[in-house]
Amino acid sequence: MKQSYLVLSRKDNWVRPYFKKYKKLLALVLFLGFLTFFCGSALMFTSGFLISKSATQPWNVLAVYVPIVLTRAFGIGRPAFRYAERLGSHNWVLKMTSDIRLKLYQSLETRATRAKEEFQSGDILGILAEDIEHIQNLYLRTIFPTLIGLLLYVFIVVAFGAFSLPFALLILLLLGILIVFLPLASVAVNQGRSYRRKAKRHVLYNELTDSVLGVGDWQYSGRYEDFLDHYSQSLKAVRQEEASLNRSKRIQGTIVQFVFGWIVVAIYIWVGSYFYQTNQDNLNWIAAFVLATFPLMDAFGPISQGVAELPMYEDSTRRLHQLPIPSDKPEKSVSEEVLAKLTGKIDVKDLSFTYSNQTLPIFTEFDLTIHPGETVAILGKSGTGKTTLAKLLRGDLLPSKGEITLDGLSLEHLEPSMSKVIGVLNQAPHLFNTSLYNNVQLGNLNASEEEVMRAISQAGLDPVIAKLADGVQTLVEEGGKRFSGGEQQRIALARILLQDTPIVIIDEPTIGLDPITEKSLLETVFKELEGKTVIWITHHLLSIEHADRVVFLEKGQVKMDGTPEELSMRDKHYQALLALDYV
Ligand SMILES: Nc1ncnc2c1ncn2[C@@H]1O[C@H](COP(=O)(O)OP(=O)(O)OP(=O)(O)O)[C@@H](O)[C@H]1O
Repeated sequence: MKQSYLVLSRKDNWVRPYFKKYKKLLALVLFLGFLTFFCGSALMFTSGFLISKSATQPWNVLAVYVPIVLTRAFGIGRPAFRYAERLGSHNWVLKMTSDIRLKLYQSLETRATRAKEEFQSGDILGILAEDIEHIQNLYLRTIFPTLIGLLLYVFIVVAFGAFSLPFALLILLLLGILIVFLPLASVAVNQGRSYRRKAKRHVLYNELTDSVLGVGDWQYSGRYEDFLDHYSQSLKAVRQEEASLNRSKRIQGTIVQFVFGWIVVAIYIWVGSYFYQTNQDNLNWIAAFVLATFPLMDAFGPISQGVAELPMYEDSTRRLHQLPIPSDKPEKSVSEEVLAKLTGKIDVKDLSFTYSNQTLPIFTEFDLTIHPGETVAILGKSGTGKTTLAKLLRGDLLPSKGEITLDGLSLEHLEPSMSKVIGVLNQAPHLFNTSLYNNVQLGNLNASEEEVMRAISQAGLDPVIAKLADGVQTLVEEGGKRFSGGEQQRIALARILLQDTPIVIIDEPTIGLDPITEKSLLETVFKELEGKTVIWITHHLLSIEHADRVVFLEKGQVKMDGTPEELSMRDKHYQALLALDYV
């Protein structure tokens, strides 16, 4: 189905609003652009007139003196207006793109975790690296030249209309080919190519970011050459589309010059006959009119190429539109007092959720209530949706149906302050390449040094720090590689303790740790998180005695729910699992 254009349409709320916002500057830029070409043509007109007049023995010195002055004035005016127009248009565009970048940042920042779910890194790189630049070019290469061209078009047709209506109609037609017909034809011809080039470029970005993130694995598997080959293939495909677009541009350029040639010939013939009929010295005017036509080539020539790029801008605008628009109004949020009083009660009611790229639901009409201060272990086969549930609880994913409330408050209200409500200790916490101290302090930037040190100590890091020459100021290095897996988890735990949220989600932080380190880490975790609501996503029942309640998920529903003691007494499946873990 053919979609209607979004770029410049009323529905566009990423780019279009800037027309209104900077409308005065826009009007100035268009006026300066018009004056630039006007001066260019007028310069050639007066020069042509001057040359012709000088060659025919002027009757009065004023007949050449006035054109000399005008030639000078237009000669100075053209570059001066050009310069001012360039300054104005770039100023306009830079203002707009800086606004769009800010808007993009706000859009991603407020929903960073959700954006990570919805977009690949390459998509975001594509938007930052290409789409915004394209939109910048939309103005510089398409909108400004087209509007200036249209202004000149109207001016020229009206000016010729003052002399001769039929000739004005002919010019209307010939220039119409350049301004209307050719641009539309080139959009029709190049639309497919532009989309294809754009799509291939995005594939390239996604493959590149994906491969760079997994470059180690390419190396380990000995398939580095394959990676390079694959990348070169994608690059070649993009280049082929670019070559075909360039070919089409060259053809367009030739057609523009051909039509322009006809305009010059038409003007030559008309001026000759018109001024001959009106008994004027036609020699003076032929040179003036014909020469004045040439600078207009610079005004009308680029229009069709600029308009031909519309499909590319359309694609960029559409991609921006996939992002949520940050609202100007403050988000509905809850006050600090309400946040301070949260007890950590969680209510999941009638929850249904399906990933947008999947058909089978992960949850259907799922209900779960977790009481304040409860430690609930969530178990289930791999792929049942334990991590998905955690993401839904944090608002990183939105339910297809149903509602999740924390202390009776909807996630929509809590989302702006989610970092004060739910802390997450997951399988791979990110440690930034700064000191251990700074990494912990990230949990609460307002915390005092004493509070940070206490959290470090509570997380059981004292023996680790005692062995470090620089103590808490030791750099964790990129991704925390200076420390072991268990130590990295303790640093992340210290961060969460400092964050001091009423709810903490623990998503298998002990994966990859040996059983002794795992047991010791879990003991620290549960001891220090006592009193908070803890949702512990786990695969096995080791250390299950820390949980007040065990919930088994299966096919989007709760299959088993009870205290570890109850389940160990009555549930055969649980007993079997317990036996497996404690053999
Ligand atoms: N971003 C996503 N897009 C589409 N499907 C997804 C996405 N993330 C997860 N899934 C699918 O949803 C299902 C549940 O995934 P989830 O990670 O929640 O399971 P899990 O119970 O935590 O598994 P595990 O114990 O192996 O970590 C899986 O089948 C997974 O393939």
